[in-house]
Amino acid sequence: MTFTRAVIFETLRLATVVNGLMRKTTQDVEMNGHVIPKGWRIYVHTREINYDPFMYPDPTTFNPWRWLEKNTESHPHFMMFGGGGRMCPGKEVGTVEIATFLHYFVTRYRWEEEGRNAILRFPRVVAPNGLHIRVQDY
Ligand code: HEM
Repeated sequence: MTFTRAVIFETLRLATVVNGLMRKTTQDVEMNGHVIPKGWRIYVHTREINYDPFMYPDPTTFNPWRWLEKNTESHPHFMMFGGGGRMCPGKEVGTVEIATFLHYFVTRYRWEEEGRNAILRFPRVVAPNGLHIRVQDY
């Protein structure tokens, strides 16, 4: 499960399933010499964090092993599920659901791409016309 978990997080990072988070300041906030006034809406663009080469070296490479090397998941820049008091309460159940699907999909089926599927990589990874695959069981 440890490696499957790393695959899920790396996919969430690279595909940028969650593009960003919304917050609103409840008081003036000083940050790096700038003041964000009370009542301002803030968009935390998590895609930029996910692709930051200082946090994720060689950021456009799919590398699940990066999650095993150091405890990246517990770092404050890990925002795939948000952060703070409003962090996603479904993080663990969602991860287990995906892991269960992946386990059965990989161990019981094989698949191949049907035709040429268009894949967009910006602002997030998406197949605008769907991803067509032919699935067969072993
Ligand atoms: C891979 C799967 C999932 C991802 C990537 C995800 C991601 C997120 C993110 C980014 C937020 C916003 C957190 C913030 O503002 O700091 C959120 C909120 C939330 N998520 Fe998820 N989520 C996932 C699965 C689930 C599941 C399975 C459930 C329920 C069973 C769930 C329930 C919620 C709820 C109720 C909130 C609102 C929390 C609040 O505002 O206090 N999520 N999720």
